[in-house]
Amino acid sequence: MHYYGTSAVNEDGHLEIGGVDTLQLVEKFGTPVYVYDVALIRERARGFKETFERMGITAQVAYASKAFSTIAMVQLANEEGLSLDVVSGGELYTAIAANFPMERIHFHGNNKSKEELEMAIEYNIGCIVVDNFYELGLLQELCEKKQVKMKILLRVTPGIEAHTHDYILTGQEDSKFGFDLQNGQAEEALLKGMDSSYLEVLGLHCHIGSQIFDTTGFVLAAQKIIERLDEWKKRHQFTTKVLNLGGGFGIRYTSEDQPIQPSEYVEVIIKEVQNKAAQYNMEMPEIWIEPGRSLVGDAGTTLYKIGSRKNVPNVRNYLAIDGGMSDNIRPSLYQAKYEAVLANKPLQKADEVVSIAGKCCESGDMLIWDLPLPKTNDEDILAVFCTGAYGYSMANNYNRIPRPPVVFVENQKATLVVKRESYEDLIKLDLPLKETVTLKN
Ligand SMILES: Cc1ncc(COP(=O)(O)O)c(C=O)c1O
Ligand SMILES: N[C@@H](CCCC[NH3+])C(=O)O
Repeated sequence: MHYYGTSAVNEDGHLEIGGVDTLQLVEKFGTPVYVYDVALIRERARGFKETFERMGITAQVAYASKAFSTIAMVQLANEEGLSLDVVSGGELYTAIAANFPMERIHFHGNNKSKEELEMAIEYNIGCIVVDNFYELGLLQELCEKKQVKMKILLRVTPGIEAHTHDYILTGQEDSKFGFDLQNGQAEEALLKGMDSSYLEVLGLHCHIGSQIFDTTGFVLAAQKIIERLDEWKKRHQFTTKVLNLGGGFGIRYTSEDQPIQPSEYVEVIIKEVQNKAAQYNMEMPEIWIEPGRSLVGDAGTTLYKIGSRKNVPNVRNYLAIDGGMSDNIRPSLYQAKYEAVLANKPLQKADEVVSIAGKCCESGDMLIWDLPLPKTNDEDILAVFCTGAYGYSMANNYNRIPRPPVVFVENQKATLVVKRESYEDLIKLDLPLKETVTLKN
C-alpha cells in the first residue's frame, strides 16, 4: 500500500495521519470525515515555490481554490505565500472571509456575472483572467463606470490536446474556455484590451487540462504562446509581463498513475520559456502557475464506516459505506480510481475482493471496484486515500445527505475546520408552502 505524506501505521496497528490515530478522529468527529495532512500541503506548496526561487524566476504560485475552498485552507495558502485562483463570487467571498491579500487573487471563469465582476473591482483584486469578448466588454464598461483600471490576463486556448479525461480537457480549440490563439480571436482581444484606458493587459493565461502526467502539453503550450507573442511584439509592440501556464499537474491516485515531482513540471516549464524567450530575444516574463489537485489531492483521506454487505454468489461482493457520490462524485463522474485500507487494521492480509458501494440511490454510486480487503465487520473504518482535491468542493446533498466535516491534522493535533452539516442545515433555506412568495400575473 502507498502511504502519502505523514500517513503511517502506528504502534496500535492503526492508520495515523499527522501523528493522530484515525480511530480517535472517528471517535471525536464521526464518519464520514475528510482528514487533511497539513504538513503534506505545506511540503507541496514549498516544492513549487522553491523551484522558482532556485531557478531565479519571478513567479506566482496561485492555489486553484476550486480544488478545495474553505476559510482554513485559504488561510493555509496565505501562510505558505501562495496566490489564489478563484472562479466564482463564492470562492472570492471565502477568500475575503479568510483575509487573503486581495492583490494576490486572480479571478477566473467563462461566465463571470456582472455582480461577480463588480465584487472583484470593489475589492481591488490582483487581476481578472478574461475569458471571452462578452466579458471583455462588460469589464471595460464596469471599470469605466467606476473610473478604475483593472489588471487582466487574457485566457487563450493554444490548441493542445492533453492526454486526460475528456471532461477535464481545456486547452483544445473546441473548448468553452478562452480566446483561440490560432484563429485571430486572441489577437483581437489583445487589441481591444490594449486600446482600453481602463484595462491593463498583464499577459496571457492558458490551462491545458487537469491530471496531466506528461510535460509535453505544457512545453507545446509555452512554445505556441511565445511564438504568437513574438508576432504581437512586432505588430503591436506588446510585451507580456506575465505568462500563466495554469495548473493540471497529475497526482498518484493508484499504482496506475506515475506522476513526476511538482518541481520537475516547473523546471521543464521554466526551461522551455527561457529557451523560447532567448530564441525570440524577448524579455523573460514572470511565470505564474495554478496548481489545485497537486497541492491538496494526496493530502486528503476520507474515513467511512462500513455498513451493509451484499454478496452476489460468483459475481461480486458489495460492501457499503456511510458516504459515496455525495462526498466524492469523481468515480461516478470520471470513473476515477482510488486505493483504500481498513484504518483499524491496515496491515492485515486481504482475504477477499469487494466493491465499495456508496449509500446514494444510484447504481452508479460505486466508490471503488474490486478492492482487496481483509474480511470486514460492520463498524470497521475504511480509509480512502487521495481525496483532498475535488472531493469536499464537489460534495453535494443528493438524497439529502449532510456533507461531512473537514479536519486538519498536523503535529499530533487535530483541528475541526468545517463542521458536519446537520439535518437543520439541510432545510435551513426551505420555506413552508404557505410562506413561499408566489408571483401572480
Ligand atoms: C483555469 C484553471 N486553473 C487551474 C486549474 C487547476 O487544475 P488542477 O487542479 O488540475 O491543478 C483548473 C482546473 O482544471 C483550471 O480550470
Ligand atoms: N473536478 C475535476 C477537475 C476539474 C478541474 C477544473 N478545471 C476533477 O475532479 O478531476
